[in-house]
Formats: sequence, C-alpha cells, structure tokens
Amino acid sequence: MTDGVEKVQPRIKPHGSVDEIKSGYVDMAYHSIKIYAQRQQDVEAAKWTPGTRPEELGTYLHMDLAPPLMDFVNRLKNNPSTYTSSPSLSLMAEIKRASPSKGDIAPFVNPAQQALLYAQSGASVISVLAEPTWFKGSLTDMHLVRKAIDALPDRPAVLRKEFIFPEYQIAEARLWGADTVLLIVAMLSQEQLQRLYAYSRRLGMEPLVEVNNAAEMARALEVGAKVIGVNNRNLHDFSVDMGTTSALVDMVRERDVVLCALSGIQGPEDVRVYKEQGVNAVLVGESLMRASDTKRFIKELLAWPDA
Ligand SMILES: O=C(O)c1ccccc1NCC(=O)[C@H](O)[C@H](O)COP(=O)(O)O
Repeated sequence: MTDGVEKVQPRIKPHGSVDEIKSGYVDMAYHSIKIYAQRQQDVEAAKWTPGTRPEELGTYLHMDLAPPLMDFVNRLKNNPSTYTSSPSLSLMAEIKRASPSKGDIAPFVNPAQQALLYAQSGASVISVLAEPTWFKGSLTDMHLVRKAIDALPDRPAVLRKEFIFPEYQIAEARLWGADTVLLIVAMLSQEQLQRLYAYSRRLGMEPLVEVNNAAEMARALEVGAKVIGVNNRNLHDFSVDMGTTSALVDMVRERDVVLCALSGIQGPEDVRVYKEQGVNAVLVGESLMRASDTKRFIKELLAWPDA
C-alpha cells in the first residue's frame, strides 16, 4: 500500500491572517483547512499506532479480512425498496451528529439504530460522517452501521463520508465495512485524485467523487468517475446554493454517470426539481437527523407511494 500523506497540500486558501488564526478567530475558508490539517494529524497518528500501521492494514486486506462488498453503482441504479416500478430517485441517508456550520445536530444519535431506520425506510446508501472533531463521527460508527444492516435483504451500501487524502483511509474504510468512499476533488490534485480513485477501484469500491463547479466536474469526468456528487455547499464559506447541482446536470447528460445532489435538501420540492432535471440521487443529512418521524419524512421527501 502506498501512502501520499506527506505530499498533500490543501488547495483551499485561508482567508484569515496567522494572528487571527492563533487568536482563535476562524473564518469559514480557514475552517476547511483546519479540518484538513487535523485529519492529516489524526491519520499520521493512526499510521504510527501498533495494530493500525499501513503494513498491518495491508496484511489484513491480503488475508481477506474485509467484509463482502455491495456494488455501490448498481445499488444506486436499482432500488428494490421504493415499492415503485417508475424510475425513482435514490436516497443516500446520512448519519450526522454535528457539523462545522451548524454545531450539534444530533450528538447522541445511535448510528446503528438510525441506519436501520434509514434502511427500512428505503435508503440506498447510508452515509456515515466519520470525522471526529467537527462532525463527532468515527470509524466505529461506520463499522456498527455496517453490522446493523448487514443481514438485511438488499441492504443499503455504506459510504465513508470523510476528508480522504491518502490510500490509508481507503484501506481503513474497506476493512471496517464501507462499500464506497468520498473523494473531494477540491482537496486533491489531479494526480492524487487519479491515484486514490484507482486505489479505491482496486479494492473493489467505486468512489463517490464530490465536485462543486464545472472545472471540478471536468476533473471528475477525466478520471472516469461513475458516481459524481455535486455539493450545493460551498466549502469556502459553507453557503448553500441549490442551483449548484442544476447548473452541472448538462455536463453528464448522455453519460454513464450517476449524478447525486449533496447538501441543503430539506423538502419534497427540492427533490422534485432535481428529479425533473435528471438527477439520480440525493444525499440528505441534517433534515433527516432532525425529522421527528424519519420514515414518513423520507416517503414524503422522495414522493414514494405507499407500499
Ligand atoms: O455540513 C457542513 O457544515 C460541512 C462543512 C464542511 C465540509 C463538509 C460539510 N458537510 C459534509 C456534507 O457534505 C454534508 O453533511 C452532506 O452533504 C449533507 O448535507 P446536509 O443535508 O445539508 O446536512
């Protein structure tokens, strides 16, 4: 297993001065860099910890200790749990305890129970935010999610939703039960994106490649991504513009790409518009975590008919 941690530099420029940063003032763009830098430190620590060193992860993979994989692309294209034969948009349901922009959302959620609820409500993918500092998630959450839904017929795929920059995190994801991982184009050079995409594919996982504008979409298409998520949330200032996905739909029309809208989705009207435009899936976090009746909320959100 190769590892490119040392070579990776953030592509997002800080807005705050060093003094502002030191004094604790953090503007949003700088916040993205802080997440990234913290994650680099976390990964570095894990790589030096006996039991989770890269060579040990490599051995576990070689011993075939990773659990069986679900075909992520296929699971998004065919959703047997929507009770409808008409083409239907698929749901990626996210487990999100907290976020940098909103603070605590549902800090004490039980990820395994929440995942089961999502699965029983027709989700195609369970997205687990595994970043610990700002999102209060973990690999343990993801592992327990996988265990909770593992025996279900047509179980949803499991996504490690994270800031991923070395192969190491992809190997971890595979060992702990992910079927796919997130690759954020804005945080990677083209060479890194290509390398991580290829490594994920080698482990049998088609990644979800996240973009935010036309230039990033072109880069995702260049590496041959089959599942592309357009983030409506701008990672520089965290503002949400639902038109971000709509503006990029034409770039993938007629291509064999599953197009997903990520972030800011709150109600059926958001989903209806995307469906009309040809978007194939939506990824929903906060509004699902805050829903009082999750199952009903999902059915109404996706306009799925009664079973
Ligand atoms: O949610 C944030 O504040 C955030 C900030 C910086 C980087 C990523 C962030 N969120 C990760 C996500 O991509 C969202 O959790 C996901 O798309 C769901 O969004 P939402 O439905 O708006 O909770």
